[in-house]
Amino acid sequence: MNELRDLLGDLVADVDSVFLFSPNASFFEGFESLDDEVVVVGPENALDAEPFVELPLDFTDLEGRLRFGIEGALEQGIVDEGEEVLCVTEVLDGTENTLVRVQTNDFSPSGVYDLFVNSRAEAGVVRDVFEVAIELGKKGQKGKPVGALFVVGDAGKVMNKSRPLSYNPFEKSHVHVGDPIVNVMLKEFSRLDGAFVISDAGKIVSAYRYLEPSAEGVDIPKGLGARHMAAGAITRDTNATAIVLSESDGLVRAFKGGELVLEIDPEEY
Ligand SMILES: Nc1ncnc2c1ncn2[C@@H]1O[C@H](COP(=O)(O)OP(=O)(O)OP(=O)(O)O)[C@@H](O)[C@H]1O
Ligand SMILES: [Mn+2]
Repeated sequence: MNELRDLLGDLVADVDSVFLFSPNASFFEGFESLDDEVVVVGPENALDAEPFVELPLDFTDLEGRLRFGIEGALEQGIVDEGEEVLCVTEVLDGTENTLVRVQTNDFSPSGVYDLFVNSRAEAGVVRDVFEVAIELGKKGQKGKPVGALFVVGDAGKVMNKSRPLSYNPFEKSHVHVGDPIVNVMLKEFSRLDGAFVISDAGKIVSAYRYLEPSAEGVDIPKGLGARHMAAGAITRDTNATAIVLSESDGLVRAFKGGELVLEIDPEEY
C-alpha cells in the first residue's frame, strides 16, 4: 500500500488549508495539531470550531456542498483566491470517505453563499422556503407535479410590482413560513396560480400575486417560461430573492439580482 501513498500523496501535499465537512469529534481532534489551516463546514458548529462556515442546507449533492463551503470561506476572508484547498467529506452515506483537492478560483462564484447570507430576507427564512419547495418537488401535490413561485424579502416593493389574481387567503393572518401548519397551507395553495410573497422575517404576506416587474436586462437561461422569467425579473427590480419549483422539470431554482444563482434537484435531498 505504500505505493498508493507514493502515487496519491501529492493529492494532499502542500495545501493551504483543509476543509472538514461536518466532521465528528474524534476525527476533528486528529487535525488540531496540523499546521495547515483547518476550516470546519457544516449545518451547525457542534464542535465550536474556528474558523467555521455554516451550511444553510445539508447539501447532499457534492459539488453544491463544496461550492457553498468554498464561497463562504472566500467571502469571510478565511481563504484567498488561488489557494489550494483539500476538502474532506462524505458521499453515499459514508463517513469522511472523499478527498477533493481544489483551487479556490476553480469555482466561478455561483452566488449560492451570497443567496443565503446576503439576502434581504433572513437566512433561516430563505432556508425554510427552500425546504417547502424541495418537499413539494419531491412529493408533488396529491402525487402530481406542481410548480410554485415564492418571492422572499422586500415584500412592500414586491406587492407594488404585482397585482392580485384572486382574494388573498393570508390577508390579516400573521403566519410564518417554517411553521409546519403553514407549510401545509403553502403546499395546498401551490395548486393555484401566481406567486407567494413572503416578508424578510418570514411572514406570508400574500398568495395569488401576479408579478409585473420590468423584464428588461434579465438574463435567464433559454427554455424557462413565464414563471421563471417573472421570478428573475422581480429580483432585479427589487431586493427580493425568488425560489421557483418548476412544474415541467421538477427542479428548484433560486434567483437573485435578476440572475439564476442555484439549481437543485429535490430528489437529491
Ligand atoms: N408573472 C407571473 N407572476 C406570477 N405567476 C406567474 C407569472 N407568469 C406565470 N406564472 C405562473 O406560472 C405558471 C406556469 O407558467 P409557465 O409554464 O409559462 O412558466 P414556466 O417558467 O415554464 O414554469 P414551469 O416550469 O413550472 O412550467 C402559470 O400558470 C402561472 O401560475
Ligand atoms: Mn411551463
